[in-house]
Amino acid sequence: MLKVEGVAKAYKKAGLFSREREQVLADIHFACDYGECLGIIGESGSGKSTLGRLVLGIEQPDRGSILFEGESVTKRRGRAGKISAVFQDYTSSINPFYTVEAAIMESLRLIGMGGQEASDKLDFLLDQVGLDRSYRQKHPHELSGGEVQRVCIARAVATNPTCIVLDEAISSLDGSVQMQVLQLLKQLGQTYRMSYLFITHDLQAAAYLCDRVMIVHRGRVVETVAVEQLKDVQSAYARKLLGMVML
Ligand SMILES: Nc1ncnc2c1ncn2[C@@H]1O[C@H](COP(=O)(O)OP(=O)(O)OP(=O)(O)O)[C@@H](O)[C@H]1O
Repeated sequence: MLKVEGVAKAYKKAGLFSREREQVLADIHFACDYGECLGIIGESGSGKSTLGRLVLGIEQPDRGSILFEGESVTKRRGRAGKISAVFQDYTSSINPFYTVEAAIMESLRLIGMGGQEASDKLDFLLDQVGLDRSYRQKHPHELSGGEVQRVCIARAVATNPTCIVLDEAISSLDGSVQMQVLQLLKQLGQTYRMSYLFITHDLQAAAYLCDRVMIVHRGRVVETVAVEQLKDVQSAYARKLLGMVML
């Protein structure tokens, strides 16, 4: 379904006159199948979010290709709504002037849905993420962090996507709320048979949600393992990362 081959990305280094470029991703290869949850793990600055933006087609790689159902992700028209995203910063993910209803309707319009059909679907989506209809008219500032993230998830699911990129989607939430949102994601993933690219530095969350985990270090894939085999990782970096969690 998703095939990433030989992807590289560099950014210009900070500084007005700097000509140097920082190689953020180098020769990344991986695939993600229908219904699979692939965790992308690595420490801060390892290039995880950059990879997420490339998969979403927000930015283009310098080299390599990213194919979604056989087509380049940069061809937006073909994949409208098929790849969605939920980001970490839920406080800015929803326009503060939008109600919950307006935020989700925006996604439904993307797939050409309107009128009563869209209104019914909106109630259905709210129900699925555990919010009742009274939330329709609320604004983001009237919601808790967990509730806003539930709205973001409803909005991402609204287009019936094949794949959702979850970029540190639970990282800003409190511990117990993190677990609730993880459970919600797991249940929705199974119901809709969606794939997730779960970008995180939280190995335990990845172990809960994912089928496989890809460990990224300094812009390279160090190792990819099935979650059941996480304890048997081979590379020194992966062992170090795991060791930090097991302490
Ligand atoms: N648009 C940009 N312009 C210049 N440099 C960038 C840009 N985006 C990211 N970088 C740099 O690329 C590197 C990787 O950033 P990225 O956000 O992909 O890492 P990350 O693994 O997601 O980190 P974190 O877990 O902290 O979010 C960092 O050094 C960052 O400063």
